[in-house]
Amino acid sequence: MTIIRVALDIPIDSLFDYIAPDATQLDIGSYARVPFGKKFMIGIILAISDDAHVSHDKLKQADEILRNIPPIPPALIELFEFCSHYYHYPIGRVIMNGVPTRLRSIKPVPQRFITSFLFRLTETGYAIALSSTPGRSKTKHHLLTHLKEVGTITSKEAKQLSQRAPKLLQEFLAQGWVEKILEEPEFTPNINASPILQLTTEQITAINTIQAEIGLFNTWLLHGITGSGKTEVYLQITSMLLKQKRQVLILVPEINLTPRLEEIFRSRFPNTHLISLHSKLNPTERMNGWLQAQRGEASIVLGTRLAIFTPLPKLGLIIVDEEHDPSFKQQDGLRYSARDIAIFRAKQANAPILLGSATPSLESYYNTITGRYRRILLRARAVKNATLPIIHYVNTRSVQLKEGLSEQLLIALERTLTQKQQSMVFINRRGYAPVLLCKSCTWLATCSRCSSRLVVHLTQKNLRCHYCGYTEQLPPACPQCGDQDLMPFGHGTQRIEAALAKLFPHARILRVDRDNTRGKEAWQLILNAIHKQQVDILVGTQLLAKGHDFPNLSLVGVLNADTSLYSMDFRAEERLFAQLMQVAGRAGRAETAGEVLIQTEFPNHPLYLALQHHDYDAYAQILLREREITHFPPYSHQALLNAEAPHIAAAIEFLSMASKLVEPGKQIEIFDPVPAQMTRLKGLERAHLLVQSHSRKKLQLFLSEWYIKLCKIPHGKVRWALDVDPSEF
Ligand SMILES: Nc1ncnc2c1ncn2[C@@H]1O[C@H](COP(=O)(O)OP(=O)(O)OP(=O)(O)O)[C@@H](O)[C@H]1O
Ligand SMILES: [Zn+2]
Repeated sequence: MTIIRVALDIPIDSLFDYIAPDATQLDIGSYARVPFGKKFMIGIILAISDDAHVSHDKLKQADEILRNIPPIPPALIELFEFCSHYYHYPIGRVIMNGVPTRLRSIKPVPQRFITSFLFRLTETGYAIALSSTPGRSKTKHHLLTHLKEVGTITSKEAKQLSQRAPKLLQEFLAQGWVEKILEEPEFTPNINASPILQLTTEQITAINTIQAEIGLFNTWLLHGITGSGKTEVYLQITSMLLKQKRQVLILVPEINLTPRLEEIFRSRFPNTHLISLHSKLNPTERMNGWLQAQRGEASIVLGTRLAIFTPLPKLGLIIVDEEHDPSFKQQDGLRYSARDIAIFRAKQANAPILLGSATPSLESYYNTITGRYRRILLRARAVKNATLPIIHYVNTRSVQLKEGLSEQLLIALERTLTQKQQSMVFINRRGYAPVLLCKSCTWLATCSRCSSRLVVHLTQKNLRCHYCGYTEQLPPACPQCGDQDLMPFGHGTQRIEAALAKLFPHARILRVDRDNTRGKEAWQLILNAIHKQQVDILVGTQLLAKGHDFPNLSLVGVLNADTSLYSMDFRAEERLFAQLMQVAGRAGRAETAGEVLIQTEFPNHPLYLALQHHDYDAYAQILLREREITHFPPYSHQALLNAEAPHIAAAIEFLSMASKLVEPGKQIEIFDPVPAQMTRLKGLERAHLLVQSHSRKKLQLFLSEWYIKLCKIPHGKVRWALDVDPSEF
């Protein structure tokens, strides 16, 4: 009896057996529709066997193997299996996290999506005289003329020709005038499109270094200061691989960074098929992108973290831009790091991988010290005469602030306005004010479902929880004592925007945060406005700090930066440093010199001192020493067991029980369970347990054994999840 072993989107780490008499080894990787419980599901066949792992009377028959959909290639299956082992997550869930929803749906996929066919005129077709098509059939005449001129036509082109054309094509097909052929991947990239710019010597060195080993797996850390022209290096290396007819995968941390990069790559490689994959595509678009990549039609795939799972049979290069960005790590479900998986993938394809950043993650930086990665430095800005901005601090302990803004910053803003340059005020907090406070009884507006305060949004006159989305009307009076004197406390982007509008009535001010950038269109409009100099002052959150190139921006003001210095997370300082270096790096990217004013209570903190000297290495060394002493990554490897329950006690109890399941062995350190920093979230209380080891291998061995036991213990109302290489606590 032939059995197919199928991975399904079920939280059980095993395959499911079905009878499939016609299955062969060729079906591995294929999609199969199988009964599960009372419904049908789509799964992926991972093995064919003669014998089932369950008793024969329980076996069901597979409904259908969907051979019309191209099977998942072996390399991708291997990648999924690696993820399942490494992150200790059920294989079916791993696969279904990567495969587009449309392909996972039991609704059949119309053939026209799966294969792109061309209709080619046959010899019989050529022989048909145009005059023989009756005069009244204009479309027929038209279609035949077109075919005689060009030779082929796609259904899409036919549709553009006339609504009736696709139907006519079917008639032509029946008559043998045309034949259906598989569309050949279009591989005529205009790879000679050269830069208008003259490369800097550093860029040339970087390109030559990588080129010397272009056909080999290597992890290159392209460590180039902000504005050093890393994009140009990406373009040049990409062009080399395109010439070799290989596919290039480019990962960016934020969907907002895709349009601009897409534009740059499209204009450099105008005839190259480029697809952009991110979470805002509709299911059909995403499926199309996936299939085009799998067929090798798409030569450049640009996307956010989920694009790492795209099938790329001719993969020749991976670029991870802003590699330090925490967004590459998924925080729920399969908690993978797209950057780390990208390295596995590059190795698998024996292709180079470029990790680019002005502020590499400490892990990557450390890997260049140990020699696992190779660092290439770009120390100067690319634009001639452009320099890094001058950074000043305003000690907020010794000056009066006006609506959160210091006199120095206001003067600098005024000056920049007069010079007709752009400014940016960075405050990493959206909304109007982070706290609503009753002055008489000290009542604070808090979220009932999360351990968080409700943020005042004055434009919509409501209070919102930024963690769970809970929203309520602004109360007219204090719900506790009835006093009407409720005061918004602290500053958010909306409040700063309002204050600046009052102070600079003639300035054109644009706020940029998550509240007004939903949708790709919104971003495009904002970016256009900035580039066309229709904005004088930008007020924004970290959304603005990442990777954007605004040539006319010469002043950056930073408010409320210190908050991260109090954080419990051992990565908080690393993140703050990177973030400030990135924000500062938006200033003075072209000829006009840039200036950065940071308002802080601790201007002498080592972080701020290193920042002032733009000295990434110095600060990275300080952080590394701390990590070494405290045995934190990169000097150890970690996993976090997260538990959540209606009450914290249950979560802690579960974790205590879990910690005793396996004898940890000498090289594994298990910490006590502790409540998470954000203890309540969306109505559940959360705790976690940290496990670490200096040996990744030892940690993995422990986790494998532990995971099997964890799956077996009764957990009642507790929900748990394992997070390998956690990035947030
Ligand atoms: N060789 C060059 N000559 C002149 N200008 C250049 C050159 N290379 C790049 N540039 C320009 O320098 C600016 C900065 O380049 P790019 O955006 O690639 O920087 P980056 O290294 O990615 O910086 P960041 O990390 O801040 O995003 C761009 O406007 C780009 O057009
Ligand atoms: Zn909440």
